[in-house]
Amino acid sequence: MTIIDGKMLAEKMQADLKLKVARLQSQGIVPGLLVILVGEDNASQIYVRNKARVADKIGIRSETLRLAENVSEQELLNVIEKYNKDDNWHGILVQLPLPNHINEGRILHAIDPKKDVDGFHSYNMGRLMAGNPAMVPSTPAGIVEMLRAYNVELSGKRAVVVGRSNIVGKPMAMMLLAENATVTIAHSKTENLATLTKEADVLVVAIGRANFVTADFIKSGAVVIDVGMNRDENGKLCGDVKFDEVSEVASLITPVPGGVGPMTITMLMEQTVEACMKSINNMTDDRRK
Ligand SMILES: Nc1nc(=O)c2c([nH]1)NC[C@@H]1CN(c3ccc(C(=O)N[C@@H](CCC(=O)O)C(=O)O)cc3)C=[N+]21
Repeated sequence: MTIIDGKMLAEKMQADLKLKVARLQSQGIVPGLLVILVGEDNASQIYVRNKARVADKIGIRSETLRLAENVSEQELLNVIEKYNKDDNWHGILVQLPLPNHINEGRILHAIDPKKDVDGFHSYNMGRLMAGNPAMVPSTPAGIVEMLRAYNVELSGKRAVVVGRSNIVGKPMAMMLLAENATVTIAHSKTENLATLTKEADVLVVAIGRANFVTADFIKSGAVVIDVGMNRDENGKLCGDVKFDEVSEVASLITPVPGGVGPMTITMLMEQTVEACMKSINNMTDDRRK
């Protein structure tokens, strides 16, 4: 069994990105990522701080706009509109979850799809589904990168994705399909879940329940990707997969922490740089017109 080192892979990609950003900077261009955080959610604070730290390391200019928990939907929309128009910001990310009084869909759709580095706008989800992806959700994109880095064969293989969220499960299924895997999406209503997951050559778990997936869910030699980010009864960070026993059966497995998480942040940075480069090309195109 091999542990997939997401942290190391993320650091390698960050070093490559840093070079790319340095080249842009020598032309006087600095990629900018604006993160909007509403309220005081503890986990969100940590994630947002991590994003800012990685952006800094790569040379991406980032700013975290902190809005009060009780900010109105309209105020938030106004803020997004302002940054949509501001060419200095190439990526805009609204940290989820949002407070209940704010309609998440309305907010995500207010972000200019060109600046939607999360890939959550329906336009970008549609592009992914159409097989012509533009901005894509960073968690599944990071997973595809990991599978590629570890030479995991996907074509013709049986992939099972547990979880059907718009931000992980659904886009993950589309990306695996694009790699010619035979994809099944399972979820909380799935009957005989373990029987199904036992058929998976590649199993992606994103259900948000600590240590839910045990060894009896796993086909011998399977590749297991754990998207979970939970706290166990001792407050320790843990995934959706019971690592100790599943790692005995799997051929490749991601740890938590140090697996999917660092790749998620890195892909976000990559898409910010990508958005920046596209915006320059568009400007040059406009001038040519
Ligand atoms: N608009 C939006 N975009 C997101 O991408 C987004 C979001 N909202 N809301 C919350 C989730 C969660 N998420 C994580 C990213 C990195 C780690 C990460 O780096 N985890 C480290 C451990 C971090 C720790 O020690 O707490 C690891 O797995 O090694 C975790 C979680 C992004 N999310």
